[in-house]
Amino acid sequence: MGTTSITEEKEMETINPATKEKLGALRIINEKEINQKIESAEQAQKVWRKTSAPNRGDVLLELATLIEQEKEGLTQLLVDEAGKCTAQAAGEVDRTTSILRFLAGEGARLTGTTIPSTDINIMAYSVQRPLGVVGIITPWNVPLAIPVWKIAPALVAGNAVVWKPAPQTILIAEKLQEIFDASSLPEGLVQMVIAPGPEVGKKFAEHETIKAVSFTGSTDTGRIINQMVAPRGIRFQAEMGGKNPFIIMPDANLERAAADVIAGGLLDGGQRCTATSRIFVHQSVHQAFRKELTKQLANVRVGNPHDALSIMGPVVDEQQYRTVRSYIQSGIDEQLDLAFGGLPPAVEENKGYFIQPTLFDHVTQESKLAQEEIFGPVLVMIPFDDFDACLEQANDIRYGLSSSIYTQNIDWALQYVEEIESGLVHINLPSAYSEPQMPFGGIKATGIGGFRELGQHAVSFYTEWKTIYARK
Ligand SMILES: NC(=O)C1=CN([C@@H]2O[C@H](COP(=O)(O)OP(=O)(O)OC[C@H]3O[C@@H](n4cnc5c(N)ncnc54)[C@H](OP(=O)(O)O)[C@@H]3O)[C@@H](O)[C@H]2O)C=CC1
Ligand SMILES: O=C(O)CCC(=O)C(=O)O
Repeated sequence: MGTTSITEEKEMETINPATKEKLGALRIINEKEINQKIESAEQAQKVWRKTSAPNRGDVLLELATLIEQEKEGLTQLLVDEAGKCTAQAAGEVDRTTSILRFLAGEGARLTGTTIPSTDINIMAYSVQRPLGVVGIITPWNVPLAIPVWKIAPALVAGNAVVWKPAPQTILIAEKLQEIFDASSLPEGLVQMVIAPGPEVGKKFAEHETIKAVSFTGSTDTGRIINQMVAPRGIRFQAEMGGKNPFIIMPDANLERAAADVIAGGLLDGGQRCTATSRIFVHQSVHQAFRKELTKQLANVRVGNPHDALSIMGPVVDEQQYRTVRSYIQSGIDEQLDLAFGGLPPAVEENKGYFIQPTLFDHVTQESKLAQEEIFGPVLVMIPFDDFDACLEQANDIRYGLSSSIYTQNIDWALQYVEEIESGLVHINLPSAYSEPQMPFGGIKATGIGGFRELGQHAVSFYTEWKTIYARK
């Protein structure tokens, strides 16, 4: 990604991270144009809010069908622009349509309450109403499903959306915007903004028409936006970093646990906030598990994401490539026990941003690799003796998004459910596992705002309550 000037105008470029070739470019819009988009969205919302909520849900169903019809093209773009392997890219398209189909039903379920008044002549009830125009800021790692899981609940609740996608995946965003434009949504209801994040953040913070902002990305950026929007007191929701623990108890099925460390930790090259990154393994099975995991890691083929045999493609761009390599270098400098992978020479000029999976063993809690979100295919393993101490260590982290335990013992499983500090909790499942009908989100430095995404709860962020008292 980069900006270049063409005559007077500036462009945002996007590349294929597997080849470093330029894929395309979109014009960066100026402040006046951002204002126009916000104002057009406001006009479109006046029409949309008068469409009944179940009918708004029908349009989400239409969007699901349109996305399904474009599945091949969208899959191709997710491979080319985000570096996802074909199966994972196709999975993201399917997941996106499932999210739309689930959230479509929320139109018919946009319930209020009717509560008996103390006065027999008074009827008291409450309804959920849209906020107006909302700002949405999304990352590059799940560039189709995340925008949709924010935009769909906003729309079904009756709002308009001004959406700022990540610069690394603007062609996917453009394709999604084309699908919104081709649907029966009122013209201008969803407005994509191609402009630098800080400028859009400032605009969302200052423009009176923007009534709420939803963000997914890094914790640092989420906190900056939170500060920016605070003076106007508007609603803000952020889903941010993770450093997710994966606990292996003495009775765990080690083969399955190793496969799920790979499924959860290396999916999309570990570029997921839900990625497994800290493996706590009981001393009694440590050696056996290390053997099993390194055996399975050797079968993880990293390469051309179009190749059906590849399990991991490149990381998304040069910045991410440098960041992940610098973490691996830091593990080597700390003289950690390198159990798999490592740091091969940097790729040649014309090759893509590929990084082999890397596993460091016997990592201590103080290590930078055990504390910071790497957002790449780097796993750390921490052997433990005592389960209580392990849970304490697992919680001794600023983040709280996801976690997993592998055990058949109900007491251990329930103790973990009770004590683990994370918004998503898995027993014998990968940390990245989630379903659209269940709430999604984290605690501690992972989440701001207390609202959850996905599930029925997703709509709450985009509505406000109106309480009505009517005398007969
Ligand atoms: N937990 C998660 O889901 C994600 C975590 N990350 C983490 O963040 C690191 C850096 O990645 P990066 O892409 O820079 O992540 P950011 O969090 O900085 O960016 C995410 C989105 O926010 C936008 N943005 C950035 N600054 C502002 C701002 N001040 N106001 C409004 N919007 C803003 C970005 O646009 P623009 O780039 O144009 O500024 C992008 O669309 C990664 O290495 C990873 O650790 C990244 C993506 C997702
Ligand atoms: O795709 C998901 O389920 C989680 C989203 C995610 O990984 C992220 O926001 O980084």
